[in-house]
Amino acid sequence: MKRNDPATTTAESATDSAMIRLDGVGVTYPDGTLALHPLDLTFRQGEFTVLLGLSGAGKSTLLRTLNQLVVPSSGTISSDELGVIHGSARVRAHRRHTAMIFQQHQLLLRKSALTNVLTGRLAAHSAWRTLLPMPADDVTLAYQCLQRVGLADKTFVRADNLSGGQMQRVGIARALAQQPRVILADEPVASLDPNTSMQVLEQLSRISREDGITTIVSLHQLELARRFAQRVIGLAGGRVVFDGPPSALDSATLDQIYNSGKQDGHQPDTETPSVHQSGSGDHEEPMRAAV
Ligand SMILES: Nc1ncnc2c1ncn2[C@@H]1O[C@H](COP(=O)(O)OP(=O)(O)OP(=O)(O)O)[C@@H](O)[C@H]1O
Repeated sequence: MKRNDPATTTAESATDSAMIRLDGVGVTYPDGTLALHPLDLTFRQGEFTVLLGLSGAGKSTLLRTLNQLVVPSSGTISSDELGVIHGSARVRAHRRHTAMIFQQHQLLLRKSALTNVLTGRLAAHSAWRTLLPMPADDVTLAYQCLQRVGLADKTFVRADNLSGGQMQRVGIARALAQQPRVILADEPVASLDPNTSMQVLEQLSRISREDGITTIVSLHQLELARRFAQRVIGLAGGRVVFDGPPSALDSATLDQIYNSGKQDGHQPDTETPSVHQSGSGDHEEPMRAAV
């Protein structure tokens, strides 16, 4: 996998090696909500996976559990690099190479695109080092990441002067600056119009493919899942009800995903992206699930 050269263009396909494995991972929140029934899942290197499901199906919980922002109530998460991820040192190491892209991009609005992308480098340095100006290598890397998402000309433009799609592309560049092995994207196009959604996902899937980054994206738009996913995981009521290629998404499986776990009447969006407000927020503090 090419992690150190953001300008690389060599295509790599998913391999059989397990990048992340969940064994019996379940999540019950402290208020007693059972968000994920114990599940076993393997994510292979370079695979582009889309999570589908109704609102409340458990997509965000699964993404946050993969990054241990939500600590599972049961089971273990392991990576090929670290083995079972437990203890603060391994969790930190795991998060260093696991980038997140948020629905509301979480940019520093008064800062330039470049400064925002540079924040993706912070975890690579010790706390005292971050008090000093960022090293020239990091600035070069951040600029290359902006180039890769087609925003070199916006390098010094403040984030609040960018369009929604451009902001999300800065979010992708920031994730890339982290030189991630894994990207987790929680409804990254929920606030964007259909054309912009398509462009943002095209960029994300192209870059993930070029760099062999394992990418897991939650979406509410079935058509976008069909177009970009190599693998779709359908969740309903906190259970995996489908796991396969998008070509296998027939009406029976869609019925399982969108009807078997029906909780609040939300329907899949097959035409235009829904402006969907997640109830889970984008806080980055770990949430300990009930044990
Ligand atoms: N911090 C929390 N505390 C308690 N319950 C929660 C918490 N976060 C999520 N839940 C509940 O867990 C279940 C799964 O929620 P989750 O946000 O993972 O679903 P989702 O599929 O991502 O939904 P959406 O598409 O609306 O973002 C829901 O019943 C939700 O209300």
